[in-house]
Amino acid sequence: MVATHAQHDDNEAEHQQDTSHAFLPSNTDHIQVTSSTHRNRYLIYDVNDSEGFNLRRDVYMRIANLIIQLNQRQHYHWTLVLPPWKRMYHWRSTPSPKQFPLPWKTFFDISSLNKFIPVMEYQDYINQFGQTIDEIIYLQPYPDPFEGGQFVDKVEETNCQSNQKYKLMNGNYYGYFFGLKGITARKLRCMLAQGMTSIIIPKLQQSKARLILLDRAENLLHEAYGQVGYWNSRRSLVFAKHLRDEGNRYRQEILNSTDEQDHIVRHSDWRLLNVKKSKKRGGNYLAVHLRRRDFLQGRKNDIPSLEEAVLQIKSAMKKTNLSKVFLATDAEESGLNSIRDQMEIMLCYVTTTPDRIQQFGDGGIAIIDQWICAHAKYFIGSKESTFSFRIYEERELMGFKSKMTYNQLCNHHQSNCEGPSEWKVVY
Ligand SMILES: C[C@@H]1O[C@H](OP(=O)(O)OP(=O)(O)OC[C@H]2O[C@@H](n3cnc4c(=O)[nH]c(N)nc43)[C@H](O)[C@@H]2O)[C@@H](O)[C@H](O)[C@@H]1O
Repeated sequence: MVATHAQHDDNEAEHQQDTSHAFLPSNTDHIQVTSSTHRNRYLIYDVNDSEGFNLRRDVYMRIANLIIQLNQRQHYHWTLVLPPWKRMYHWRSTPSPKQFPLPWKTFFDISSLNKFIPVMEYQDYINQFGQTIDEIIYLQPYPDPFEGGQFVDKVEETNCQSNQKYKLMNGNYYGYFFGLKGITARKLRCMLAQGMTSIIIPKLQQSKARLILLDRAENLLHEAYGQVGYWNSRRSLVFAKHLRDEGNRYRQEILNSTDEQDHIVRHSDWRLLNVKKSKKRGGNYLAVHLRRRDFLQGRKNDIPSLEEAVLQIKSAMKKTNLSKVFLATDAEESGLNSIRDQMEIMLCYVTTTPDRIQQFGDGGIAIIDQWICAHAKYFIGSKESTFSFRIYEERELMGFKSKMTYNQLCNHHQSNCEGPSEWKVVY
């Protein structure tokens, strides 16, 4: 079922008329709910602090499909409240912390999200219903996920770990709620959980809370990885127009790449786009995502030295006959300069337009980098980087031939340097 914007608006209108049932604080657990009662419920989620932007996009997809499953059960109408973006560890240059937290419209097209599930920004929820979260469900991993030699999907109520982030004071829970001031929660339940998103459905349905915060949601896995729901949620994650426009401006002005020339097919509604693969697609440049920074420590056996990277890029240029290279990287300036010295034509988005950091922020620049990489004739990613994974997906959706997409830089320790596995879109 695809929930449309119009359906969502209708439900909101209905909700506003039906105020007698709307507010159910969590201390009214005794209220009996029958299957014929129609009420609007709201879910927001949070993720382990250290997770980066592109893993968070994957968690969004899991929770979006959870909303689909909840709404299929028809007891309630669930809306996903979009968790504001806090300042990420990787976003180093964004000048003012005052900008945070950021709404989802900073990065994504809200009307496209709404074509998959009903969503709303958290600020809009607060404006309508106030700042209180009725209930937090905090997920904790099982100490031994393979107890008895097998990984089994399961969930159970448990005591909250002492280091868990919410503290009870004067009857309310305080903690870090997306960096927003003045938010408190009425109730906290901790659960051991492992498995697919559906394990949490009974717990959500049992609760009478209007807004539930599902924290450490990354503990829940995709219900049907790689299947149609997975891809529909992925397709609905359309970047915000101002970022797409900026990426297109750069493509046109600097790389002489336009949709028309590059055989890129677009549709304003992602549900209507289903293109065949074609070798004609892509701008006349080779794009590389070269991941550095924390990968230099955490994944040093997966990434090449700068010298190795240059050799691999040059070899790909020769193979593809492409002479222009677009490099997306989080490398330090010194590393970038050393690569630039060894390449004839190498272009980077940020270094050519430093004032843009001010305009789009680190998160926006990262998306513009991804967008430009996604439109190149040939792409090479970094092994195990979710930043690269999202570019592979974007290209898959645009109909690039697999061999022009699924390539990755290698470390000389790796005995084989094959590309990542291919993901086929399911419509
Ligand atoms: C090992 C794990 O790797 C995960 O990273 P990984 O999957 O690459 O990908 P992300 O989770 O997105 O985190 C990397 C972040 O670094 C920045 N970044 C990386 N590459 C580029 C680039 O080419 N251009 C620009 N503009 N920005 C870049 C960007 O903010 C991006 O969201 C981390 O999130 C986890 O914390 C952990 O370290």
